[in-house]
Amino acid sequence: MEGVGEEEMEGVDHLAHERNKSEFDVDAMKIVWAGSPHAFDVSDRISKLVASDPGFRKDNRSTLSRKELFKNTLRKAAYAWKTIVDLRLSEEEAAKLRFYVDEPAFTDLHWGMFIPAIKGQGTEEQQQKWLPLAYKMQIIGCYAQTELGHGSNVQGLETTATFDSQTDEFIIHSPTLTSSKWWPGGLGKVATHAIAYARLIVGGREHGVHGFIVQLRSLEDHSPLLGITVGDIGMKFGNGAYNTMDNGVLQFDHVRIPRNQMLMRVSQVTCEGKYKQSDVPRQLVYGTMVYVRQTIVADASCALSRAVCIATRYSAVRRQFGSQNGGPETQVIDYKTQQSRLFPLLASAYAFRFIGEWLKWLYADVTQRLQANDFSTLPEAHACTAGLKSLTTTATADGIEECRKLCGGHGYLCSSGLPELFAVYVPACTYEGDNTVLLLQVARFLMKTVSQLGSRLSSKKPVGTIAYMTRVEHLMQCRCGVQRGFAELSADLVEAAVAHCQLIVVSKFIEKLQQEIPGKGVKQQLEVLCNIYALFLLHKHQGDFLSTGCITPKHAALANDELRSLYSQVRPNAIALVDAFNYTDHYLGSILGCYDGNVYPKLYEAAWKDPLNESVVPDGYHLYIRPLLKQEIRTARL
Ligand SMILES: CCCCCCCCCC/C=C\CCCCCCCC(=O)SCCNC(=O)CCNC(=O)[C@H](O)C(C)(C)COP(=O)(O)OP(=O)(O)OC[C@H]1O[C@@H](n2cnc3c(N)ncnc32)[C@H](O)[C@@H]1OP(=O)(O)O
Ligand SMILES: Cc1cc2nc3c(=O)[nH]c(=O)nc-3n(C[C@H](O)[C@H](O)[C@H](O)COP(=O)(O)OP(=O)(O)OC[C@H]3O[C@@H](n4cnc5c(N)ncnc54)[C@H](O)[C@@H]3O)c2cc1C
Repeated sequence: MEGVGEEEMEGVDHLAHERNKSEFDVDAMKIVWAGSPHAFDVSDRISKLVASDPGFRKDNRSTLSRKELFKNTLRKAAYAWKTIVDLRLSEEEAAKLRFYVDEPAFTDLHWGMFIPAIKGQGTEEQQQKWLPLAYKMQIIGCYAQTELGHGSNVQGLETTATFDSQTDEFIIHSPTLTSSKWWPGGLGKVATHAIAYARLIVGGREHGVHGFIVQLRSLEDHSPLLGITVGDIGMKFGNGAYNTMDNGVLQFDHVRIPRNQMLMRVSQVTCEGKYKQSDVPRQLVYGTMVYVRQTIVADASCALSRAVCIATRYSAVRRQFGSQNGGPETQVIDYKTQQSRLFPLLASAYAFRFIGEWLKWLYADVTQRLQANDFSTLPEAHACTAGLKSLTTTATADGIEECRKLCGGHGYLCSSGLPELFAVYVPACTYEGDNTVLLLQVARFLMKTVSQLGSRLSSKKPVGTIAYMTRVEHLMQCRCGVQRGFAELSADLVEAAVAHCQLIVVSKFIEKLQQEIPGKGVKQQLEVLCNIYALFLLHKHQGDFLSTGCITPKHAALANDELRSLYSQVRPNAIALVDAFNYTDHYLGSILGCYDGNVYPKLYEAAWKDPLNESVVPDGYHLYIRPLLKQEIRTARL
């Protein structure tokens, strides 16, 4: 192109100079981020498969109407399924393909909640009947728990399931407007079946909330079955974004289902109408939520790392001020303020990756124990999944917004990928448990632990976390010491719960570094990131740390000095650390974050593709603007 300088040429890696600064083996770090060589191979292969297939394009989402957007989502879901079947992808590869298609859709709830609910709360017989249908997608399921009037308070749900011993059936009914099921993903237009949560009534006696498999739509013509009123709840936050998902409303009008469609692993109803509670904690009925919360923590590291990748690459590309003698302006990534905002988020992305790995292990461990009727770690598993889901999603949502701001004006363009990422991500602070409600569960767990163990919450933490542990104990003692009710102290206890979760993240990051980590300079980089994560939080919450007396003002000042030094150590490695996420440009969906850093020509080119630029003179000019411009110039009384 005429006048195109070297800095704007296509096919040139405009970040090569940054990549050459790296002080560690990026390929080895890619394996660490993926979790194993096998996991890296699957991710790398599937992400490239999706990126290279025009059937999975997503750059037009923000210009489609809700109906066009949704139809396109259905097309993609069907195309993804055909790809999975044609290529005979494994369950792991199929899950990765749905991940890289990167579009909230009914399939998330079918695979992410409907199937896990049957696996976790169904009997062997129920699993044998329903899982094969679900795995072959011969039925499409959703998880219908939340109602118009209740979401957090599961025990407040109003839908009823009344046993009719005459016909050996349950009658599922929505007695009030507020008992309408409201929010379940996939429910609005697609799901043929639901796991519906309802108050069990047997012989006139209530037995709390249980799960029931209910068919909603005909498998012949998709019409709602008798007694079923179902639809979409309407547009949600942002364009595109989560509007690819049909979150639905559902009312039952005395819908009859066979008795064997109550999920009966935890408790049973016999044909004689006898309710039997297994000798397992009733909270196992909440098991699916625990499972999803631990997956949401892994999701957080993915979403945050995407935003950080975009902001880091663009911060290396963007130059502003600082030109010496007509030379190039300063890269904004070299400003200390930019580093102090960006690098803690980079460290958090890695920290959440590793806590997600640990939580996956904890969940697998508690699941194995449950099979042996060992419930000893269930309270800790609930507290950890609830608390870490809350901590990581809040930090990630805030982090994505910070990354948008780190990109200046261009971060506000849809083509930056950040507005869409934010809009899709933020409900994670609410779904699967409102973050405050979940922290209250952690606070309750801590209160019980303190009362059982006395002051020390746990001595099983690495030395480097003593300050963090003392902070939690102090925050708890300050609250538990005074004789005021839980409700009165709840805002303070939530702070202690956050501190407890931050302690877990820091200690698991330190434990990760005690493992064998291959690759030149890889462990050193992770140590820098771990120290940044820990010292950034210490700096942010230094009031807590100082008030506990476990650090002095001098320590706080030294920590701040060390942070600045650590930022300088990360700086030459920043681009390589985000390259290690191994995201394709397709998955990132961001011009600012494109791998080659050739941002300006791409931004300029993308602008002209906007539908508004299809005509030089906009629709409406002749009707509204021309008359305005041509009106008589009246003698102004202004
Ligand atoms: C551009 C691309 C961006 C990409 C970004 C990625 C984002 C992903 C996008 C993809 C799209 C979709 C994927 C995500 C899909 C998510 C869908 C969300 C689905 C839902 O929201 S489902 C509904 C979720 N609902 C909830 O979570 C409800 C929350 N409420 C509760 O859990 C409970 O009501 C409660 C708050 C825990 C209270 O329960 P209850 O009143 O019964 O109990 P108590 O508080 O009295 O406690 C009694 C006792 O029981 C213990 N306990 C409570 N819960 C549990 C549990 N789950 N497990 C074990 N034990 C539990 C509690 O500790 C008490 O014990 P104690 O008596 O103290 O010993
Ligand atoms: C995008 C999206 C997808 C969803 N998908 C599904 C799905 O597939 N299936 C499904 O069943 N549900 C789904 N949900 C519903 C979701 O699970 C609930 O919205 C969530 O559990 C929060 O409950 P709520 O809406 O009742 O919030 P509320 O509890 O009404 O929260 C409102 C405010 O009250 C506060 N609050 C509530 N209780 C307390 C308390 N005891 N103490 C202090 N403060 C309190 C909360 O902190 C919050 O600030 C989805 C929601 C969204 C946004």
